[in-house]
Amino acid sequence: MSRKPIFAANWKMNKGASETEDFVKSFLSKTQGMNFTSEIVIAPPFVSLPKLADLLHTATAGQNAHAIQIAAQNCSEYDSGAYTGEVSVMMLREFFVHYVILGHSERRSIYGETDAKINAKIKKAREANLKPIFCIGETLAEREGGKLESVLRTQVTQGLKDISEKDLNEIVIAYEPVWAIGTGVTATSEQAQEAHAFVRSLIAEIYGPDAAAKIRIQYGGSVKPGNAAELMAQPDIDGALIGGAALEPQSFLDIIRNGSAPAN
Ligand SMILES: O=C(CO)COP(=O)(O)O
Repeated sequence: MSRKPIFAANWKMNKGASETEDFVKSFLSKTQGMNFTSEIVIAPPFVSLPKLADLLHTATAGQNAHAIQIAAQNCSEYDSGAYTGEVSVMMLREFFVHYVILGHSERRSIYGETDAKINAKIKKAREANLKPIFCIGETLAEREGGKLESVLRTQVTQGLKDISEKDLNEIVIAYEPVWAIGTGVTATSEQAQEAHAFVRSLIAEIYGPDAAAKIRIQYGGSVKPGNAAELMAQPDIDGALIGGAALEPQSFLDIIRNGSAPAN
């Protein structure tokens, strides 16, 4: 089963509209004439989505521009109404948003998002035909306490509760060990592969072997141009969710190139 790798830039709370424009112009000029064998996604802050949509999805955008998909970093679990500060899935759709990052460890730990809330957001995203990038991962204390598998099992089973196999096929899982995020400490390729294989086995348990073979599982946590190739060579790693190293066009591009099969 061949799975198309997916490389997504999670800019977090970085880059307003003008910095977004600078990045995209530079990225597109560097990639002119290139054929990508992987899917490329950029997740800017909400306020930069209109600019990104203009740059990538207007009639005048170049060929490579259309190859880049847009993601949001969050969405509301509600449709509309009195939810101050929230953004709905239908609002995201207006800006050609295809993916939405849900369950990121920063949302879980800083904003108190529970597995139940993440599950509700995944369902709402699917109602609007958005593709969730569903993040899971353990803390260092959990790993050292021998709880890696139980934490991942809870996050996967609760996060995907009552999600149909049809919807699962539109979901990407991102395994991001919390201790590797923004720390410069990457999971070794063996540690990452082991966790990815376990997550895939969980999907097989719940949905069966076909769904497990199809689902893409990205790795996230201090991915850099220098470690992308080794991580992506692992059989169960299908791309990366990249924070710091995706803030520079050259570094994001180097990760994609080093981590992708050559185009023929
Ligand atoms: O959280 C991440 C992506 O969602 C990873 O961030 P870093 O690549 O900066 O470690």
